[in-house]
Amino acid sequence: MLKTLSRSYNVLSKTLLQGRKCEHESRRTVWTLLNNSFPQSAVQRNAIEIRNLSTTATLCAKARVVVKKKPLSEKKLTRYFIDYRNVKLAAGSGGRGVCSFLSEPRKEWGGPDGGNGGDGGNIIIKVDRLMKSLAQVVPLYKGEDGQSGGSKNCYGRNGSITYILVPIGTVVKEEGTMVADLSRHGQEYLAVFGGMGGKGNRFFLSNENRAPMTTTPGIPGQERRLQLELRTMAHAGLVGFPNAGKSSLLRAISNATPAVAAYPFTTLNPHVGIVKYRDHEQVAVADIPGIIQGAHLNRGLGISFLRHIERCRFLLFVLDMSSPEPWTHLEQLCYELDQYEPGLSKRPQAIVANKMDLPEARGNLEALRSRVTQRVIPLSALKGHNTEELILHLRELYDGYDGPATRW
Ligand SMILES: Nc1nc2c(ncn2[C@@H]2O[C@H](COP(=O)(O)OP(=O)(O)OP(=O)(O)O)[C@@H](O)[C@H]2O)c(=O)[nH]1
Ligand SMILES: [Mg+2]
Repeated sequence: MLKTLSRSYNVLSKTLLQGRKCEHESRRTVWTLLNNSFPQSAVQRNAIEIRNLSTTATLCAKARVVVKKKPLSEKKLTRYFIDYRNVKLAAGSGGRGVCSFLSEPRKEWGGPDGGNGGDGGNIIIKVDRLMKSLAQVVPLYKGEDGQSGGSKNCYGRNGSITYILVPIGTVVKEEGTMVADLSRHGQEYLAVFGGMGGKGNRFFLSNENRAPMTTTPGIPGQERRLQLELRTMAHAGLVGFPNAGKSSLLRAISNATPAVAAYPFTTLNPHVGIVKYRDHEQVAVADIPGIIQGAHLNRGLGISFLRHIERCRFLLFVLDMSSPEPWTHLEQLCYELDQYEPGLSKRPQAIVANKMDLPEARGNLEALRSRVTQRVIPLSALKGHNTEELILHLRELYDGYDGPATRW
């Protein structure tokens, strides 16, 4: 009978899946069939009803449409890309010491046995290469407090360490002064110390005082206000006006896929792409959001992104050659960089003359070459023309770099 029941159920499920229209009809037909053939108890009927509604049935599961997650738009991604955080840290306080006396059969006056409290937990800022921004860092961290001591000389447990995970390239500052530069995976900075645990009365036992009642409370943990700043770490930085084609260029030479569109400020946060060479050497190139005249006065996206250029060993100025007098853009870019940090525009560099596929660009190339001393690489990021010259020059800059080594 059970076999027939389950067969009927399968027929019902299949009919249900054929379409909503016939659902009611088919259900009634199968029910009549079932009722006529097998008079059942109410419990059995309920069981069938419940199974019909179950979405875990294999047939239903197959019919279910898997809703795919939409890729996040650049605008939404920006919300998750946080490169600055103000945090308040309070380490755990020490547990208090305890006053207690041992008293057991035949040992009524066993003496003091109050244990010490545990130490408060420290807070450590730790670099994790899987972290991409400071979005997960919250404004307040409280370390774990140490446990109070116990009787029978039991010491309290120490508070466990609280880790704040940050991405590679995070700088820790206190009142504007840099206190730590975290640039290697796994690197740690002990930000605040937990308070020491208090002493139990056993600690105060001496020849003079055989029954001390003194205990001390735990010491409160250290407190600090710190600023965390993320500075993108890449060998080369693409610097240019909005719409110059920086993101298109990064797409053309590396594995990165930043958004490209024909409106200014498409890129709202830095992207890092890796250029791979045959000898397995890898050069990281960062696409920095567009800089405009007055960026150091907080125009456009402001200076917040200039800090990402600070760590680049060399700069690639990307110019839109189809715009009139592109060399004026170069002067303005250098001016903005120097306003942020004097001498920043003097780093080893090259000029990428982009959009050379457009007819108005050709006339500007010679004029640009006659005005600048740096190497000019004409190319078209959109069409992928002459990107090899840039890739090779990037390697020359990388190999010829003799400044301070960037720590990774
Ligand atoms: N014809 C031509 N168009 C290009 C070239 N490179 C980029 N473009 C176009 O220029 C527009 C801007 O390109 P993006 O790569 O988004 O420019 P961007 O410098 O990253 O701009 P922001 O992110 O706003 O700073 C897009 O419409 C690209 O298709 C090129 O070599 N030739
Ligand atoms: Mg861009």
